[in-house]
Amino acid sequence: MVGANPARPALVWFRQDLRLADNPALAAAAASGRPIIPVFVLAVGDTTRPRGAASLWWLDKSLRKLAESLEAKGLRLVLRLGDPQVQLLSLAQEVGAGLVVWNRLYDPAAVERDTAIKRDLEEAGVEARSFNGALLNEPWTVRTGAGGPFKVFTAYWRAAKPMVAAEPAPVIPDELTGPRDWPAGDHLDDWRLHPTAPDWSTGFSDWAPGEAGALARLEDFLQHGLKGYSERRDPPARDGGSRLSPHLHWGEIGPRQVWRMALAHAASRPGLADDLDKFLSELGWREFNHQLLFNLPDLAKVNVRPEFDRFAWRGDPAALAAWRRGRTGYPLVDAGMRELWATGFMHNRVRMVVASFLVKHLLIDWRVGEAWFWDTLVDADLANNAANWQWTAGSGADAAPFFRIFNPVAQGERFDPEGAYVRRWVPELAGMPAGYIHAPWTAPAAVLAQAGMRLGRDYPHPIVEHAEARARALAAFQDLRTGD
Ligand SMILES: Cc1cc2nc3c(=O)[nH]c(=O)nc-3n(C[C@H](O)[C@H](O)[C@H](O)COP(=O)(O)OP(=O)(O)OC[C@H]3O[C@@H](n4cnc5c(N)ncnc54)[C@H](O)[C@@H]3O)c2cc1C
Repeated sequence: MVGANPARPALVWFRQDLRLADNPALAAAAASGRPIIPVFVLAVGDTTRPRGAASLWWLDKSLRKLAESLEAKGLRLVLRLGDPQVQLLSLAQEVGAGLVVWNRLYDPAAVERDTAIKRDLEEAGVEARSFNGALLNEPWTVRTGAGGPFKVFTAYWRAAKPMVAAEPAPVIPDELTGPRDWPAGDHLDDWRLHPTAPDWSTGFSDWAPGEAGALARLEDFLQHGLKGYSERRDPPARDGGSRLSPHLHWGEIGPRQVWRMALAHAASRPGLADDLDKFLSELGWREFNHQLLFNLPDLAKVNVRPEFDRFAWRGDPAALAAWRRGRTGYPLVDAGMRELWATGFMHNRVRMVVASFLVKHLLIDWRVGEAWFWDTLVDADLANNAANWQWTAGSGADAAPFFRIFNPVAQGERFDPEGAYVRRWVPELAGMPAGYIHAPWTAPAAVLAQAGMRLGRDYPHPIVEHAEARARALAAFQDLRTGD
């Protein structure tokens, strides 16, 4: 066996698994009996997609927490910057590593890069092993009867759910042994991942990146949020989701931990079966999207339905700027876009509404919206973001049909009936009565005056008229179908 001398250290390459518990790669390194060197490489100059600014904000805090937890166990987190293929091999050679372990990623660029790294390491006489720490089921394990990947969620989840293994979490010893001499690494502060001049992240303070924050978030959700989740997840003012998405993205908690703890909690309290089922199915969407990306490498760039390649998207810089800044004149859309900018997050229902608005009301290419989300979301995730944008646009697998066009006013009236969400994020509308808050342009002059509002001055007129925009979108879709 290559590298069998146990004195040669094991590198644990952390990526989107920034945790110690339930971390199969770390457990394998510990079980090898080798001195352990944890390493994180900030990827620059490789083929994977550069991170957005909000992701980097999160990463900064999460790495600090990871370094603290590793230190408490007797280890140091070594930081390197550059192409992981170059950095990992040179670090392995520098410390004379006998083993390199990591938890797998599933986006095709990462798969290709990691395969090359494995090959390089093995050629250099270093054993390389990878594990599943990120998914309930790996993409290639869930197949249709014909042996292909699933394209429809319900069928996928019917097959995948029973396959989730109930195996116990791998054990990580209380103390871990590092090498006598530690290799040099970068200082996190030098990476300048936290924004300055300006610091746009002051509204991000509710987040607690890191493993302890993730666990606390899950425990709080199970105690107070699971009961009634199915109904409470839709109204944006009630914040009925778990808000685990950035923690799951960075692997500060693994989906199997979430799965096990949710099941154990529901078993201890009666009446949670339906809510549990709904919550687990959301984890199922995460799985479904990861297997889509695994099988469709260009999911973030190319329409799953090729007929959408002919779609006549509009370039409209003014409308795009209004959408990004939350100044479209549609209160629910604007509230969502401002929540996103202020906190790095947006409620799921509102994500669907703003995405539909961009694609269908403004006829702007879904890839433009996907890129904005990629930069501004703390949970920006290649699989989930691309798949959900394609879902909303109608160009994706198992997508919402294009002709189903969300009416942002009706969505607001249904899911934010008192206007609490809009009042919070669009304070200039705070004085509007609930009956007009989602369509302030319909309010009589006296109502606007009483609310201290002048449309066009304090808050914009709608940048498009809903019925006209809807008709225009349907016509564009018709052209697509008839090939005009
Ligand atoms: C246009 C658009 C873009 C999106 N971009 C992202 C993204 O970049 N990253 C991301 O994690 N989610 C994305 N989502 C999915 C969803 O909005 C978020 O996962 C969810 O809002 C996170 O909140 P939560 O943790 O409270 O979810 P909960 O309701 O508590 O769900 C639990 C977990 O299930 C997963 N999940 C829930 N809904 C979905 C979904 N529709 N698709 C995939 N996984 C889901 C998440 O990991 C989430 O943390 C997007 C949705 C839309 C419509």
